[in-house]
Amino acid sequence: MAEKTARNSDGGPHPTPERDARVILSNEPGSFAWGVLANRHPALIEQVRDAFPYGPRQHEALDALLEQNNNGVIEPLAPSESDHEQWSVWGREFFGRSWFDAPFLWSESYFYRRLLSAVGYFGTGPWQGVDPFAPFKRAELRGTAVDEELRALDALADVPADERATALLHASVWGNRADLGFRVTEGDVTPGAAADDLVADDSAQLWQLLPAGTGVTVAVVADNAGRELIPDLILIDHLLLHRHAERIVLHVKPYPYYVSDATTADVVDCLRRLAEAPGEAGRIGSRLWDAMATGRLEVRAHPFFCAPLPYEEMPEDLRAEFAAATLTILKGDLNYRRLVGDRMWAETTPFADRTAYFPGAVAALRTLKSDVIVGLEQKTLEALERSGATWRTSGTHALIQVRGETGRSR
Ligand SMILES: O=P(O)(O)OC[C@H]1O[C@](O)(CO)[C@@H](O)[C@@H]1O
Repeated sequence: MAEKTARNSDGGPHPTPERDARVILSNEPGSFAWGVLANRHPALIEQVRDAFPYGPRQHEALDALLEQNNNGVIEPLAPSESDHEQWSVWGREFFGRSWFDAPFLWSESYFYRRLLSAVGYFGTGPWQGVDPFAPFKRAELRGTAVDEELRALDALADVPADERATALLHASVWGNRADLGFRVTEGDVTPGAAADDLVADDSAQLWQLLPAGTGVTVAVVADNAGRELIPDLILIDHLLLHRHAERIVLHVKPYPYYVSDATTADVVDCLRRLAEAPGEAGRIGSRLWDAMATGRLEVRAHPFFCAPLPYEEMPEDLRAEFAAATLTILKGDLNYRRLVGDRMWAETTPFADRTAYFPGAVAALRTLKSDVIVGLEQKTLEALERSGATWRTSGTHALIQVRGETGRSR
């Protein structure tokens, strides 16, 4: 069924004003969030089931999760799970309710946590640590599309540094379209689109925050592995090579999440893919490999990256990490939802206001794949609405939004 933009509870076409922006739930049939739970989650369970020779225990657990997602209520984790206590706190208000009645951000996050339990990822048996999404990630990384994208770097090697910087920034933004969770129901989408499809573009401000030769630290909060992480790593190499940053901390997920989200194992696979490639891609790969060895590039996997919470509720240690960076770059749709809050904000709500709590300067690089959006100019919003396109959720549009240390007026 076609997914449409979620509407206000009164059925009106526009989101509510900021003062009472409602939390996105999944209980409105036909809404985008409803479609994710009703269509995407069941399809994903079947894809995972078919991708491994699981035994009866996993099949039964997947059946139970499917039934609960579709018709049942949210149940707590088994007391034997090591994070049972943590999720009891996070889920206190939601256990016993339909998955569709919990906040969309919470129920999606918990779905992935439960899927990992179902396949024995956290157990003590032979399936411990086996990433249920690995076959999909691996197939994408080995695909010919990646070969072509890597070959295209040869043509970029000799262009002036500022043009190269823009091209690499855009590749990182549009790389976010290559998201395997999104493809479960949306089909294949090829990254790479026109600058016209950027609904907001603060890239000039991003580069102003990172002048060459300043020796600063940048935090990059990764999103998907494979065709998104490769351009992210290439951008990271550019930042290090041209000394827009002296050190980069790449934050990844501590365990498999939202299908293709990057873990440390995915970083290793992508670095290897780059390092083994011919030409410029191979040179980038070996520079990054060296940067890992010297600590100029460091990977972290904080547990909060798999929490069902907005960044406004981040723990102190992560807050201190971001505060110490000159700029934190957040990749992707889910990070955006967590950054600004998963609510139906008025679209012209200033990005600087929604991110004022964030410790230090922050940039969001995202293709639009869910209803949340802030920071649009009124005229941009009107043009998008006039176009009749499903611009909020189809991944055809993207944004680069930046808030400097002191915030901005827009
Ligand atoms: O990989 P990304 O860009 O974070 O996108 C994940 C998005 O996919 C969805 O799970 C469904 O589109 C969204 O809910 C989520 O925001």
